[in-house]
Amino acid sequence: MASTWALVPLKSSERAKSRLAEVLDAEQRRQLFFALAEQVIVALHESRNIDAVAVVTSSLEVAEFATSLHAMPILQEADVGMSPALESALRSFQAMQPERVLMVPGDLPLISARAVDAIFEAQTASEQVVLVPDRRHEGTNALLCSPPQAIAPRFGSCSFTRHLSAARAANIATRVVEIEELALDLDCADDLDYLRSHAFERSASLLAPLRLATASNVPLRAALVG
Ligand SMILES: Nc1nc2c(ncn2[C@@H]2O[C@H](COP(=O)(O)OP(=O)(O)OP(=O)(O)O)[C@@H](O)[C@H]2O)c(=O)[nH]1
Ligand SMILES: O=C(O)[C@H](O)COP(=O)(O)O
Repeated sequence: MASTWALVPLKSSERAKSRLAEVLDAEQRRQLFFALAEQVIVALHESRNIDAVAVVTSSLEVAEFATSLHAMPILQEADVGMSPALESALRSFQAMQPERVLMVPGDLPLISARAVDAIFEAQTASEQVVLVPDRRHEGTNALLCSPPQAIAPRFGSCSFTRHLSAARAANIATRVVEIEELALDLDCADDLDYLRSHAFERSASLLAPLRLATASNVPLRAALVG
C-alpha cells in the first residue's frame, strides 16, 4: 500500500486562473491551467519519495485529465475552496493510512522531481511538518505533513504565516525550506513576467501554445495595452 501520497487540488477549468483575466483570454487561461497541472503531476510522479498522486476536484473533465496522467481523482460536489477540498481529500485517505501527504497547488511552473525530492531531504526524523514558502513569503507552495493530520491545511491569503503559527501553537516540530523551483506560483501578470524573465525556456514551452504575441522583455500588461 502506498504510504507517501501527493495531493493536488484543482479547480474546474472554467473558473481557474481568474486573476490572469487581464492578460489572458478564457481559452488561454484554460490551456495554461492544464499545462501547469500536467507539469505538477508529472514532477510528483517522478519524485523518488512519492508513491502515488491524487487530484481533488469537483470537475469531471479534470478528473478524467488526472486519470490520464495516472493520478487518482477524488471527486467533490463543488469548488468550495482549496483548503476545504484538501481537508475532504485527507479524510478520504484515512482508510489507506498513508504515512505522509505532500500538498502542492497545481500552478508551479518551475517544479521538477528534484525540487520535490528536496522537500523530503530537508525533513529530519523529529519534524512532522515541512513548509515551502512562495517567493514573497506570503503563500505556501508545498506542505508536507507526516502524519497527514499533523496540521490542517490553511491555504489562502498569508497561508505561510498561518501554517507556521498553527504548527507552533500545536508544538509541532516544523522545517521551513526555501526551494527556488517551488517558489513561483503563477497567479497574476507579474508572476507571468517573472517567469518570462527568469526562466526563458520553461516559459517559452508553457506560453508558446497560448500564442501570446509579445517580446519576452516587454511586461505583458504593457504589451497588451500598448
Ligand atoms: N479542488 C479545488 N481546488 C481548488 C479550489 N480553489 C483553488 N483550487 C486549486 O488550488 C490551487 C491554488 O489555487 P488559487 O491560486 O487559489 O486559484 P487559481 O485558479 O490558480 O487562480 P485564481 O482564480 O486567480 O485565484 C490551484 O491548483 C487551484 O486549481 C477549489 O475550490 N477546489
Ligand atoms: O498559499 C497558498 O494559499 C497557495 O500558494 C495558493 O495561494 P495563491 O492564491 O497565492 O495561489
